[in-house]
Amino acid sequence: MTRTQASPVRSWTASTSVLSLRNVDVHRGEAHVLRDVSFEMPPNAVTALLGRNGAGKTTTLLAVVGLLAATGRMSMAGTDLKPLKVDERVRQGIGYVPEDREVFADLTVAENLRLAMRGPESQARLQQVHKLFPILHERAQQRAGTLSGGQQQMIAIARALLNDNKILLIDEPSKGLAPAVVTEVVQAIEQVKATTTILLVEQNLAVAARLADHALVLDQGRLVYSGPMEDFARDTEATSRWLGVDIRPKAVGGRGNE
Ligand SMILES: Nc1ncnc2c1ncn2[C@@H]1O[C@H](COP(=O)(O)OP(=O)(O)OP(=O)(O)O)[C@@H](O)[C@H]1O
Repeated sequence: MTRTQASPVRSWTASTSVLSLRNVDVHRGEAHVLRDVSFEMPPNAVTALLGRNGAGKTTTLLAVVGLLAATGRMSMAGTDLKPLKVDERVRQGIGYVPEDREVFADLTVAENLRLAMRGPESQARLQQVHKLFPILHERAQQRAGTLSGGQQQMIAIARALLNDNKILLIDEPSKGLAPAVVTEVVQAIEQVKATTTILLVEQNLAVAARLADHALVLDQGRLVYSGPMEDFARDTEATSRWLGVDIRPKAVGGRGNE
């Protein structure tokens, strides 16, 4: 297939989408970074946000969280996000796992998690998080800075899971990790995706192909593809043109993408 034109996503409608962006523009200083970006994200699925360095992926997440000003329309599960400040958006159910993980290195694992707990339901969720990531229970009293990069990534994801989020925004979870650790993180996100709607920024096409159901591709701030992840990953012309990737994605952690 060669479906590199941004196409409206036809398999769901705005009324069923968890996150909806319509004609969104973002400027950062002098730079016009996002240009007329529109997409819908269906519930209970992983949508990968792909593109070359500087395409505007992180900017999209920051605009959704409210850390960058945007024009256009943005709503989550029918709620208009535009008038809401960052803390109000978080309370509405946006969980954000930033690229640099922002784990407090000098605090223990347990303290890192405790800081993220917002309501009474977080305590019950902590037990679920410990089931999902047993290592965080085993290492609860260890300083977070002494954990591996993958385990620190698990803390970052776990913090977002401690609250009742409608959507998780995860920025480049595999970045800077050794292949074996990437597999560990991918397996963790695979468990999370069973119950959560995720917008995943990912440079590693193999990781995106394994985790995502849908793909959104940005090129210089414009959406150039919107459709099934599987179709995009198979389209060598599209992956070469929009990502600079010339080969079919290799399997991650023993599962093929053929
Ligand atoms: N603080 C900033 N001030 C001004 N422009 C910025 C700032 N941060 C990023 N930009 C610009 O915004 C554009 C998009 O950056 P963004 O970080 O969203 O890209 P990205 O697709 O996430 O890239 P990467 O994969 O490299 O993280 C880039 O051209 C970048 O130079």
